[in-house]
Amino acid sequence: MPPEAPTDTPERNASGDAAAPADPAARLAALRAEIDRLDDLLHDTLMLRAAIVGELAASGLKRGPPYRPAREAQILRRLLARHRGRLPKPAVVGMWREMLAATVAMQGPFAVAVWNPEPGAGAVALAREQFGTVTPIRWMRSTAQVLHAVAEGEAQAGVLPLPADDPYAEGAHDPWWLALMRGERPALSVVARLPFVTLRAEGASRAAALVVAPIVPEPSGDDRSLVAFHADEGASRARIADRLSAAGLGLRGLVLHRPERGPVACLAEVDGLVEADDRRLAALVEGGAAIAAPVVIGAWPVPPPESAFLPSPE
Ligand SMILES: O=C(O)C(=O)C[C@]1(C(=O)O)C=C[C@@H](O)C=C1
Repeated sequence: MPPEAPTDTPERNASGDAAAPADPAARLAALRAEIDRLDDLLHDTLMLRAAIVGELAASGLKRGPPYRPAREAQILRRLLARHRGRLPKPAVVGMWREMLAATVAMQGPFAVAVWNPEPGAGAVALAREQFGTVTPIRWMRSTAQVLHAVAEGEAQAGVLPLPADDPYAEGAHDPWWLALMRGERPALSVVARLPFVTLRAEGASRAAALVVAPIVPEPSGDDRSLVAFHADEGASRARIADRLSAAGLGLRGLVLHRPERGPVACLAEVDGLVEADDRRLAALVEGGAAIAAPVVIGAWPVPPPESAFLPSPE
């Protein structure tokens, strides 16, 4: 139930009509008194919410790590859809992000390892935006160090660059996703995509990143998955894309890593939450030669489009 709505007293009538005190100083004081009252209400609600999270954590009903990106996305999408009025939606999400990071930290150690090869790389700013003021952020020079830190429990989540087609181009990064594909980090999955707030403020980081954590991705209602597999050396991008479509996988993006010789490592971003035993993975292999050993290396809740952060009509 929402907190009790403010009652209409003459003191809180902000529109300046006959019910408001005529004296401007008295009116200003009355409005500030009302803001103080609402701050208390908000603060009481926050403390109550934190106590309920504590109860949830102590209940033993939740299995696995505290951090649940799918649940967080559901909470934020719901609030975005119901939001009205002049308070900007990105600010509402920013406040909740701060709170959600804190309620994760309430439930156990929570530090984030972030790929940061050089000062000023966008991933650190994205991590701070996502994981709030209190979360320790550990800068790592290589993607391998990030994966190592999360796999060893030195950090509970890792922030890595978006996979790209030409990882050896100048300024690009290494294909870290190969380690997940080869099963070298069996406990880790990709679980989120940053930023969640896709409407970027002036000066905000334009980078995008993926989050890995020791969590089995959960459905949020609107998800994308990463399916990694091998394709024959000679297979073209178009052929691989056709095979994915024929298997019933809605292709959103395809990254290819061509070693000097041997099969091409492929990473497909596809619609929905694909589970390890999904029939479509078998169909992908059965469709003929060329494709082998598909594995799901993670999934994330789709961040709302920019339009979801624009003001709602009154
Ligand atoms: O729902 C949970 O599992 C919680 O721990 C609660 C909560 C929250 O504050 O709403 C906290 C952390 C999770 O990442 C998701 C949600």
